[in-house]
Parts: sequence; structure tokens; C-alpha cells
Amino acid sequence: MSLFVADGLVKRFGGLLATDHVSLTVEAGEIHALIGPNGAGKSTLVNLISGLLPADAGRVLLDGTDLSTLAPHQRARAGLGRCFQITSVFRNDSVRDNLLLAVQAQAGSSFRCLRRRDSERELMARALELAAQLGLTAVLERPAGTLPHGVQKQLDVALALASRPRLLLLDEPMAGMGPEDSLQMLGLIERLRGDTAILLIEHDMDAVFQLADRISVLVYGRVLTSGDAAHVKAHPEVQAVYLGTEAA
Ligand SMILES: Nc1ncnc2c1ncn2[C@@H]1O[C@H](COP(=O)(O)OP(=O)(O)OP(=O)(O)O)[C@@H](O)[C@H]1O
Repeated sequence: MSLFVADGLVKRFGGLLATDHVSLTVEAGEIHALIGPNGAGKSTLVNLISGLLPADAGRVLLDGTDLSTLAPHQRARAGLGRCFQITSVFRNDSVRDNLLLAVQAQAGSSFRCLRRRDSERELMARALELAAQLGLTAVLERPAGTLPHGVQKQLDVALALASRPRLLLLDEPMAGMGPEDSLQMLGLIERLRGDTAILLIEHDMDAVFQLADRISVLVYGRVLTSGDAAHVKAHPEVQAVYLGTEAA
């Protein structure tokens, strides 16, 4: 059984069929990239998966559980983590406090049985672990809003990982980044491989081809094809409708 299943998702905006019976799976530990030209329906699909938009038809399953009727925060609790194109950090708070808050929010009742000091120590340890994982240890005391854009995106990913998601939705993690920050983010995502399954939307094709175990190509709201990088690169329609224009 696949970790994640999108099954026949449909979304209409008036007369426009933005998501046209999209089905895809993400396996445990897999990085599955979603690519497609502007307006193909990538953001709409991610919004249907995370529950920000109601689907007109279709289902979303995680570990066999149907999440389709759940609100976004309930889906997050069930294991769907999400990073946004616009960073969701608290700008005036330090990186440490941002991480602590996210870890605390996630921990909820699970620490209730511990003594207060023990639970605080546990939460801090988890926050520091996330900081190390995402390369943020050196900037722990900095107010998040003063960090360069690329580092804020790293923090954004760390905040999404605080809930230990089963599937992480990464919506253009490299958007607006220069080559150096992109490379850094690429390395960070590479290091998450295996720990967390990832559904990655990204325009940077080099990054996609390097990171993705599997790639699905969306065109006019439909999955044109799905496969590994070699399969997608060799697909004549992909070359015509997407890579040809994107690479130009
Ligand atoms: N709220 C909305 N109301 C009406 N039409 C919408 C809405 N959101 C998206 N659309 C339309 O649905 C189609 C898919 O848009 P979407 O943003 O999902 O594409 P995308 O692949 O994410 O594009 P991009 O790469 O430019 O972000 C587009 O034609 C878009 O204009």
C-alpha cells in the first residue's frame, strides 16, 4: 500500500477544469516531484491535498486513512506537513523561539505526562535537533525576520518538520533564491530523503531531476506522464509542451 494516495481529484473554477481527475501516489521515503508549465494546476492540486481548497470529487488517503473530509489543521495532525511559498515564520521572534513554538504546538498533550522541566528539556532538544538538521544552529538567536530569504526558507522547512509529518508538501522551496541558496536548499532536501516522504513542486528543473525519485508532469490539470527522470526527459510530449519552452 502506498503511503499517500490522491485518487481522482477534481477541481473546477467556473468553467475551468483546473484539476482533471488527478491520481498519484507517494511511497514511504520517496521524493515525488510535480512539474508542469505555469497554470497547469500544481498549486491547486497541493491545495486540494492539504485541504485549503475543497475538491469537487476524489479522495486523499494517508496510510490508508481517508482525509478528504478533514480541515487543513486536521490533515496536518494526521501527518500532512506543508511549507508555503510565502514563509510562515514569526519575524520578530528568534529562530529558537520559532522552532520551540512549532515543537510545542505539535507536542500538545503527548508531553503532559512528563514533569514540566523534563518536558521543557525534551522540547528544547527537539528544537535544537531541527535547527541542526536544517543548518540553522549558527543563527538560533537571530530574529527570524532579519535572516536572508534563503535561510528563512530553511526555517520554514524546519517548522513544517516539527510535526514529524509522514508526507511533506514542499511548494517551490527554491523560489526567489540565488544559485548559492538553491544549492544549500537542495542539499537540505537531499538529506531529508528516506526520513520523510516529500511531494515537491519546483520550477528548477536541474533540482527536480537531481532530487526526485519519481516525477509527475501536469498539463492542463491532467497527469501527462509519471516516471523517473530518464522517462520524463525522454517523453516526446513533455519535451514539446514543457521542457522545450522551459529550457528556452
Ligand atoms: N481561485 C481561483 N479562481 C479561479 N481560477 C483559478 C483559481 N486558482 C487557480 N485558478 C486557475 O486554475 C489554473 C491552475 O492554476 P494553478 O495556480 O494551480 O497552476 P500552477 O501550475 O500552480 O501555476 P504556477 O506554476 O504559475 O504557479 C490556472 O488557469 C489558474 O488561472
